[in-house]
Amino acid sequence: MSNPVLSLNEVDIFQRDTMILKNINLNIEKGEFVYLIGKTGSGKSSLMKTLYGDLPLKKGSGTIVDFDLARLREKEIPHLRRKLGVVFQDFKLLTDRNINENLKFVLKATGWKDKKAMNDKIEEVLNKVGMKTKGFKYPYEISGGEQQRVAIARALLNDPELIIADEPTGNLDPQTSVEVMEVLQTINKNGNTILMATHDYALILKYPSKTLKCDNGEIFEVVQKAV
Ligand SMILES: Nc1ncnc2c1ncn2[C@@H]1O[C@H](COP(=O)(O)OP(=O)(O)OP(=O)(O)O)[C@@H](O)[C@H]1O
Repeated sequence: MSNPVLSLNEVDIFQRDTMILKNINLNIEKGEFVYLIGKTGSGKSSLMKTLYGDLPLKKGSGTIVDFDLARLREKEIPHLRRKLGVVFQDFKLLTDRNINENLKFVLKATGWKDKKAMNDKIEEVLNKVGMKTKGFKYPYEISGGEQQRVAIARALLNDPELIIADEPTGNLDPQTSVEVMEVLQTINKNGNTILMATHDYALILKYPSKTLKCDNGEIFEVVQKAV
């Protein structure tokens, strides 16, 4: 347990010159499933953006999948993102092409060339999220829950060492949220490490796991009480 996937030491998170979170110390080990909770505006997205290189780490030190966040250079960001899988609330699928082509687009953009290897990988990730038979469909032909499952499949394409999911069930009804959560649980049980921001306490109760809370400019671990 000595080589965490993510480690932050005395980190402050900024939006421009405004400090959003202060003195964060946290470690995420390989295989963990960690929730990040907190009110709207408490800094969850700002923290996640810092982790995938969208905001600079200005104060403190941190490593993520072996990248040094404080020394991260612009040209390294694509390499960092290749080792992370990022999932957003609004899916962010390309609407002008079908599911297979959405996934192929990412593979090509990340350096894949061999056609058969790409097709095999696309089949593998769609299979993991229960969408193997839907690759020919366009995003507008499938439901929100299915779109999010495809977005999770897309995040898995480059075998990420950490999946960062920013409110992945935020646009989904409760039943569909559970279905998407089942997919995340399964891939976590198969070895993927996941950090997930959520507002959905029902999900946390149903799938209890380590929970970090952003509150009043700080992050601390909350211990779940039995209800
Ligand atoms: N691009 C930006 N420029 C300046 N300030 C910003 C920017 N984005 C967010 N903030 C501010 O940073 C603070 C934290 O916002 P953030 O989006 O990280 O919170 P959050 O916990 O993810 O909220 P939500 O649950 O609504 O997504 C808020 O006060 C917000 O107004």
